[in-house]
Amino acid sequence: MRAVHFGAGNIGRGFIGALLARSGYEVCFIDIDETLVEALNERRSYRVVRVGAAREEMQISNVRAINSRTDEECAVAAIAEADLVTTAVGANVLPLIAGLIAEGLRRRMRETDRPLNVVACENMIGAGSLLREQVYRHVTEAEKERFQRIFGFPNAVVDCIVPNQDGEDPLAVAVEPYHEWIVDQAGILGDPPAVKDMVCVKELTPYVERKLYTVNTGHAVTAYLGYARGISTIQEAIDEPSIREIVRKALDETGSLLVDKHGFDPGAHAAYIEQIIGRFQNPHISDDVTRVARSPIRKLGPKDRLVAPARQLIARGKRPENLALGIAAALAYDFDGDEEAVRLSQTVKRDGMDGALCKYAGLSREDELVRLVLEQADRLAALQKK
Ligand SMILES: NC(=O)c1ccc[n+]([C@@H]2O[C@H](COP(=O)([O-])OP(=O)(O)OC[C@H]3O[C@@H](n4cnc5c(N)ncnc54)[C@H](O)[C@@H]3O)[C@@H](O)[C@H]2O)c1
Ligand SMILES: O=P(O)(O)OC[C@@H](O)[C@@H](O)[C@H](O)[C@H](O)CO
Repeated sequence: MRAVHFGAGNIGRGFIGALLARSGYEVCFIDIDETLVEALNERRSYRVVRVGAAREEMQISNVRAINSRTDEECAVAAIAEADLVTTAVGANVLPLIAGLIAEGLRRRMRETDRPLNVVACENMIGAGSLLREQVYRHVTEAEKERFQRIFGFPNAVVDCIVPNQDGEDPLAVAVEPYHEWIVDQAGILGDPPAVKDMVCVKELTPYVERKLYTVNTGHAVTAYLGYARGISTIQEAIDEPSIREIVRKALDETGSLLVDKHGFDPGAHAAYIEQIIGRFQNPHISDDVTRVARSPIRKLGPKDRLVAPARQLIARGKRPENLALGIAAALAYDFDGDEEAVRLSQTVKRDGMDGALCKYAGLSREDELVRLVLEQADRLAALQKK
């Protein structure tokens, strides 16, 4: 079995590629980072270490890589011959790889009608649907009809914290032991992919929202408040009692939405929240605040981890003050090594927090959420001074 995986980065090598290889696939990574591509082709294997209460080391073998910038033809051929295609490149990058995927699928279609699934594993609701839409921009109407019959783009949710790696080995990855990969059964064409630990479900929305509005909301609030306090890692930030209290309250807010909307058991959900806070505290991992805070414009988007749950809570008559504080902290995120943070802080300086929310979060100045965020600015300033 052959798998093509776009993105040989943290989660690509540390979780998805590792799981595919351990399930018996030959894994071909497609990336644009020449250092990673060269090292993968030279060694054909790399080390993944699960670090938690126990330590588990795995050697991942039967891997290779293609640089799609310099060797597009090879990338197209690899997609055409694959039994499964997956991605973890960042939601913003999906439109940039769609043309190449379309070309590979077109080539494959000339040889066979056997179904193939392309699973986008990005942190966003509906990443599979977005990728399908982007791929379809590169095909004709006649091709589209066949594409629809042969190629599945199921939505999926992936959860495993993989920090930036700072060891000498460019391929070795340290990951947390917790992992989850859930795929929407309805979007799969043909047989479900045979991947160890991958679960297919009939109704994905509760799982995606539970993960995005708990793990990623909590992570984002921790990162933006940590940055506001001059803290550099998630572990240090969550160990700060005032930050932990706000994160817990923000997760109680999203938790009330999730329980109400999807019928999760309140006790089980409270335990899920505690488990996640424990994952942020993992003392064996050092996760940079700037990794988790990255791309603040994406994270402030109307369908993303902060604004989407806050708006839904307001529509249900609630006042999500702690989420609003997290949003205020995101608006204050001005790390100069992050292109989106630079653009965001220029907008905030020019148009105010409310102007930035109108521009990036799809809100209007009269929105209750905008009022709530502006109200939290004093609380943020007090935290920054501590
Ligand atoms: N790291 C995590 O904890 C984690 C967990 C779950 C989901 N995710 C999601 O997975 C995705 C990747 O995250 P990451 O942390 O691994 O990021 P990363 O930056 O470590 O990896 C992304 C990789 O994609 C490559 N890439 C960028 N543009 C490309 C292109 N045009 N073609 C091919 N490759 C390209 C980069 O060179 C890099 O190697 C994101 O959507 C993220 O939200 C991450
Ligand atoms: O990848 P992002 O930028 O959407 O979010 C940053 C982190 O919250 C994220 O990568 C988590 O580590 C991951 O989603 C855990 O499963």
